[in-house]
Amino acid sequence: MTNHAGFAADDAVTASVPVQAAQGGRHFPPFLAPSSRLTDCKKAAAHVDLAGAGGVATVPGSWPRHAKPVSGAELDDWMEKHPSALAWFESVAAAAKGKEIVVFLDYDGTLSPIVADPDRAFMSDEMREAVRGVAKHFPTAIVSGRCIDKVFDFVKLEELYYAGSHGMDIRGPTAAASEYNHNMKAKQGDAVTFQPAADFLPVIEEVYHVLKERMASIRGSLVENNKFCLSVHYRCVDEAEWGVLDGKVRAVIEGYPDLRLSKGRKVLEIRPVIDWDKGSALQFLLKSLGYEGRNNVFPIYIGDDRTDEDAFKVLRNMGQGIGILVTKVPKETAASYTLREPSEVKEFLRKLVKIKINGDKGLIGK
Ligand SMILES: O=P(O)(O)OC[C@H]1O[C@H](O[C@H]2O[C@H](CO)[C@@H](O)[C@H](O)[C@H]2O)[C@H](O)[C@@H](O)[C@@H]1O
Repeated sequence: MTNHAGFAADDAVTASVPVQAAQGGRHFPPFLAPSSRLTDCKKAAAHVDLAGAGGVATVPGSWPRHAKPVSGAELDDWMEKHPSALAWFESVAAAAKGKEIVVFLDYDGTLSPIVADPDRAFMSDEMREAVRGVAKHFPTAIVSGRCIDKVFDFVKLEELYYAGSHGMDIRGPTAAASEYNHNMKAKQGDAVTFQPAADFLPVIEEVYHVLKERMASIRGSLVENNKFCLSVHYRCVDEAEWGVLDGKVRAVIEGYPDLRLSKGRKVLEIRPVIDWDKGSALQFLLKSLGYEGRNNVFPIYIGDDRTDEDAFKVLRNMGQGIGILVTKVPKETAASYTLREPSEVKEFLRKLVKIKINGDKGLIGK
């Protein structure tokens, strides 16, 4: 059976958690206290995530019944390798100095907190203003597992680029928003569109209906149609049923060799077997924006999900820009920096705007 690893404590839903100020390089509290897993979704929805109270690593190859404690030394080591992008903002700004910043933002868990109901993963007005502010100064893209229409309904900003369905559906700003196009190649309604998995639409639609029918007997499950990919949510499924759900989904996918299965945050993702991911979308967008082969570009990609790792790896390989993982617990990642939660992402975006407006003076004060 395929690996189910990767349920970290920060898979818990969040209610507005107070921002914990970044202190120096060390940002994670030293002791773990695995929060009791709430399988009742109503309780979970009201549960304030306290996972930040301790670092938890998951046991590879199993459902996450047992969390493995992470020692203080391990946390220190991890934080040294992946420091807070807020605490180390001056280093980020120094690396970006004189370069053209391009911003890539994942949606769920990055711009909006993780909540029990995927249809209610709203971003705050303050976050929207922060993203709007960034997009005024830097080319900005949302890169999400959601279908474009859904993520646009949440974000509601026309001036952005959108790469939905894990990067398989790419759309540029509309003509009306062309004033935000900065120095990009695509101007005046010359919108970028790209759908590398278009041939898979019929099979995705077929599997969506099959999965809906198979999941009907599993209370709390939810099948989400993300156009070029599907999500089977089990956040609200009783933990005792997770194995059954997994088996049923795998049994369906076995009949479709053109599709593959991966795991996100309490969600099984089904997508076409094509050589395209969020990393490819990042590269495609940089090229469309006229940045290919230029060494004066500084892409910043912020995301919380495993699928964001593909983009982090692309940046590592390019040796340009930075990846920032949003997490409260140590995880294996190709990102160079971390932020703990969406409120810190908002703070980081505001700071980026300040250095654009004020130059080095933007580094001083809040
Ligand atoms: O790439 P992303 O924008 O991060 O999208 C990844 C998946 O996010 C959504 O699911 C996750 O967020 C939900 C709302 O907070 C939560 O209920 C769920 O448990 C998470 O897995 C979205 O619903 C999926 O379709 C995306 O693939």
